[in-house]
Amino acid sequence: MTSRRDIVKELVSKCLQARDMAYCPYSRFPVGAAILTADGAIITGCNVENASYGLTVCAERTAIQRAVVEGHRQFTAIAVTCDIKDHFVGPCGACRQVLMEVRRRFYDRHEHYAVIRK
Ligand SMILES: O=c1ccn([C@H]2C[C@H](O)[C@@H](CO)O2)c(=O)[nH]1
Ligand SMILES: [Zn+2]
Repeated sequence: MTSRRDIVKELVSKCLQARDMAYCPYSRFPVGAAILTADGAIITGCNVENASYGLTVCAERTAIQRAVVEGHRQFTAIAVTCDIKDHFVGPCGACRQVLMEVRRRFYDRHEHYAVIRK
């Protein structure tokens, strides 16, 4: 059986890989996100910017949108990474709003909602 620790390691590792895929020529601030679904899948996202900055989609929302397309609606954890060594990155207001909509597992079940530094 895979331990909780191994699952978190895998989540962080995939989150970092996703961060490397960020399209962020305007901010040069790559962000990665990895969501653990209730059935154990990991779905990742990165920020995808646009010259019209308001059209930029954050890593967290990219991951949630991908997950939904792939049939996942129940999530147990999320990891988020940026490349600032000494600071945590927290989801922006738009992402928090979207995360609230899928909050059942994150909050009601007292599962993890993690913002990590790596
Ligand atoms: O939690 C966060 C914070 C910021 N960004 C992105 C949006 C934008 O592309 C860049 C700078 O804000 O970082 C994310 O993807 N997630
Ligand atoms: Zn955001």
